[in-house]
Amino acid sequence: MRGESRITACLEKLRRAGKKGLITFITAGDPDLAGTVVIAKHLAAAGADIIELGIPYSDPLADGPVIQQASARAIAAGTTIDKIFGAVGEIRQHCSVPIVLMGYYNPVYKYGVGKFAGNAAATGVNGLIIPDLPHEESGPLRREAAKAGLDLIPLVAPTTTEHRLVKIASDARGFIYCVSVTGVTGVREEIKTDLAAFTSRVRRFANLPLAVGFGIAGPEQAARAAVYCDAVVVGSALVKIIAGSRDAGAAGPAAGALVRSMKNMLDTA
Ligand SMILES: O=P(O)(O)OC[C@@H](O)[C@@H](O)c1c[nH]c2ccccc12
Repeated sequence: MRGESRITACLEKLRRAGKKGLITFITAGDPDLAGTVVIAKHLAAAGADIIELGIPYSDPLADGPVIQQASARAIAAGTTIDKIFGAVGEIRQHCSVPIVLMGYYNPVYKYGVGKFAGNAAATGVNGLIIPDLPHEESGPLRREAAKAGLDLIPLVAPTTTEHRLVKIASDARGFIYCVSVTGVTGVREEIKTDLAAFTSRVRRFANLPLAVGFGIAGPEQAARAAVYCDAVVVGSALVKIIAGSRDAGAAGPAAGALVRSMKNMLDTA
């Protein structure tokens, strides 16, 4: 038996307090890894409940242009998996916020699934999101993640069939990431999916917290989505702020301000 994970403890604490969580995504290594450490500290200080760090990849098929470009900048800055683990270790020295790595399977597979899970856990990572790893093929990574004490967090979409939901939910750890749209990451005017129907369908099969992400960029959208779930995810809106900032020293406070405004709205909605 493994103990309660840092992610589970965090979401359980929020639930008991009657609060909704805010999960903040940035691409690791954009503008560079020293910058990622600085920005992550600002996100945590501003109230982010979980920090999701993206491992940059050349073919990020679930990502829209904003995160694609962030990936390209991070790769050009020389970001590697081992250097990301180093940055996670530095963030860990300053804050206890749960950290989730989001990465495509190819780099993880090349690195070595067991070594990846072991090193990730050793540096302070708490969970993994691998968007292009179908549940049917997730066994090897799931076993290594469990051994290392990492939560392998699955994605489900409005189009996920009940047959697959049953299996995905029974193997899920930490939380279930409900993708609000059948599309890629990115800021959207409006989420047209019926989130009430989608999340209640997922809840029929899952006894875990649900996070909703894709297209949530500000306080109002966050509050609207949070009605149906336990936590919301913001990514592209933060990555845009970073891209538009002079450097990480300027990006940190600006990203922190967005997080604070979203967290305030979630706390008062
Ligand atoms: O960027 P958005 O639309 O705010 O969505 C969150 C998202 O950035 C983050 O969770 C994420 C970035 N890349 C991903 C790939 C797959 C799943 C999730 C992600």
